[in-house]
Amino acid sequence: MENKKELRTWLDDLKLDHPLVIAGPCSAETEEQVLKIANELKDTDVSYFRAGIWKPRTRPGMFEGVGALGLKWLQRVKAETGMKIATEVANAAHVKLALEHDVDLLWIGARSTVSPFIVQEIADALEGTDKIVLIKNPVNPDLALWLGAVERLATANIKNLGVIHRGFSTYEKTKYRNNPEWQLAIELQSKFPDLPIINDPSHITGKRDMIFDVCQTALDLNFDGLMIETHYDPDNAWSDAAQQVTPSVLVQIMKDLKIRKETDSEADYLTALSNLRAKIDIIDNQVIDLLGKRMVVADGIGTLKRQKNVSVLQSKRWNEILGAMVLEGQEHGLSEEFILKMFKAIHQESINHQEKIINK
Ligand SMILES: C=C(O[C@@H]1C=C(C(=O)O)C=C[C@H]1O)C(=O)O
Repeated sequence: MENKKELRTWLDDLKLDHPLVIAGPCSAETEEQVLKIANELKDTDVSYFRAGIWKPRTRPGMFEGVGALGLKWLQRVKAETGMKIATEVANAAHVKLALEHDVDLLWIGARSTVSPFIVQEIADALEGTDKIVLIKNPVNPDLALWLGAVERLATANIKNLGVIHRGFSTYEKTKYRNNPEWQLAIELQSKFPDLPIINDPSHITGKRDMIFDVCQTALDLNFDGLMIETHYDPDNAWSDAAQQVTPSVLVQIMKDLKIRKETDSEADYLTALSNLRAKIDIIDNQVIDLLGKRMVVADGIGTLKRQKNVSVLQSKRWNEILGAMVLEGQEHGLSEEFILKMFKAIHQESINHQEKIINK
């Protein structure tokens, strides 16, 4: 698949003067609940009303969705509020029912994107559709798998495509429910700048009070829209209670978000920017130069170790370096997370160099 301008036609055609907003409850619970939330959202920035009908849950025995019945409720939402409607599909049977009920936007969930079999089944069932189809990132941070799913849908002649960034599962507990790994979304945007990308702060954070900041970061990274789970009584929601916000909080979030443009053509701005970027270029070259010098010294240590038959990894020394560099980083306003990531990468490169020398 190649990037092309037409990828964003469906989004441009909406002619929005704000990011695309998809909102509604995590799960459709009752007809009253769905319609009450929809009525509270209808005069806001929300273009698409979402509700989960079939819910893939981590463990059995939890609420697994109301099923096809909920699609009728979504149709009532469309008729009564004028909002378009959206839901998740996870197999060909879901697709058939969603299309029969004229769902306008379908998304493929993170747990489906991991399986090329399921994605292909959904792509076949949707073949040639003019509905909008969005693909959530797979649960694991694998850009090729994510793009592979997009490609399967594109090959099935589905034109109105986009992706949803909902973060990635991690073994280690972090402050997020699903780690955003922003770099992956950035890489996707640099490969497919015209493929609409929507952020899902609800699933990234898992906590409503962190949603605003994630939305702002997403917009600062040129995301095209937001999908935010919304419920009139979040604490009593039947699923994902901690991450849903009320319609009025959603309105406030949209009001408070700063929407920035991609660039500015004013001459003074462009001059100041290019002066600063010239400085960055010089510093980046110095960084590479220093890293290269460091590796030459590590090579020397590798030669010594080879002579004395000493192993490459020296944990004690390495822990001392990490500890000292975290402190040094603090002095320079650099986060512990960054220092650890950077020095672990340097250490690995140093090990690779020494491995070559020691095993020559
Ligand atoms: C360079 C060495 O080898 C390895 C690489 C290190 C580094 O790049 O700083 C530190 C400890 C070792 O695990 C060393 O033993 O000092």
